[in-house]
Amino acid sequence: MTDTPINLDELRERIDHLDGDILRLISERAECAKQVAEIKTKADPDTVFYRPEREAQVLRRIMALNKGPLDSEEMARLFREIMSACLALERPIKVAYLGPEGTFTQQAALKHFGESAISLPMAAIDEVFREVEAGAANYGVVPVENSTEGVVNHTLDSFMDSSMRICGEVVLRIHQHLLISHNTRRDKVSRVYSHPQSFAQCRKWLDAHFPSAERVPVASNAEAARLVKSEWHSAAIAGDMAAKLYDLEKIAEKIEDRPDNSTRFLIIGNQDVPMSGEDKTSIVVAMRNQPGALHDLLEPFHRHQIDLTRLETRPSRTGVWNYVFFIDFKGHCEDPVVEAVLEEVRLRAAELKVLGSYPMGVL
Ligand SMILES: O=C(O)C(=O)C[C@]1(C(=O)O)C=C[C@@H](O)C=C1
Repeated sequence: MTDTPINLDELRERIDHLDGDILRLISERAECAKQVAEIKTKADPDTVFYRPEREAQVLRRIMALNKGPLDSEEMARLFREIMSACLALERPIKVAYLGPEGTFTQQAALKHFGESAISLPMAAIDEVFREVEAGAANYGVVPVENSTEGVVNHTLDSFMDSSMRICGEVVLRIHQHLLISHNTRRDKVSRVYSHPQSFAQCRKWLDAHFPSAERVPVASNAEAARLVKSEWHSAAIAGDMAAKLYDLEKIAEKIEDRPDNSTRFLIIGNQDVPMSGEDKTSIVVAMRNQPGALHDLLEPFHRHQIDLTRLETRPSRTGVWNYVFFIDFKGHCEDPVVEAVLEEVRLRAAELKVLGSYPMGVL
């Protein structure tokens, strides 16, 4: 900016002018995306249009270039929506998520793919897997771990039986609120509905503020929000999306016991994602039931200085899979060091499956 405007009219004139520029530039960008789609289709009629590694690079670059006054996350969110619209112009994509509408998983799906993706609620985690496997949705979004409550076992178990690949991750800060409907008597709340995970995340707060209210676990926080709509003595614990969807009032905000409460979600699909520069890999390994098995498994990672970010054990469901470990680590399976480690692990394991290499969550 060269000269400093002095009054409201001048400032608004400048904003109109800038909006015109932004509009022109977004349209030019969208034209480029259309041409990208033509090139992709010419190269391969069965091409995939969504490119997670490229999207992660675009967002990281924007965050690095940003000099304010908007903060980098906010700026990246705006670009997230621009890219989402550009992708929809290339080919609209369908995303199945663990529903119903108004869940944190839907919020994660929108955060990752933007508002232009078509989101389809599913009743259970294995339905999300099936929908993507059957090709009815291009991608799926499922929760995998919460910082307070730990791992989501259904998701890990679904990977054991599935050929789905992990194409991305998204981490969502989870804020829980106590919600009531417009006809709830706030001094007479005797029952609280929520998902068991959400109850666990707000246990201390509930003990302190509603020690004698009945706690009724339901299948999702969105379902909890739906139920309080018609009950004058009930409240629900749920997030912003459910509050908005069912037009509920927040009587207490951010009631989660831990301020850093967050949930990690995985994006599942059928594609192998190239390197983005900052990637993670997820594997599942079966070890034989013998002393030192876990040490043998982890030793190559330690020797090659590969950073493990998560290690979970699940009971095996067949004789071969005595111990089943889910491991996440930093790096991409096309990186030669990671390739060497995986080769060593493969020799020591009864079975090894790479679930996918994918960009580390950006937003
Ligand atoms: O670069 C591409 O492959 C594009 O299709 C363009 C674009 C974008 O808008 O920047 C859109 C969708 C892809 O998922 C990645 C990026």
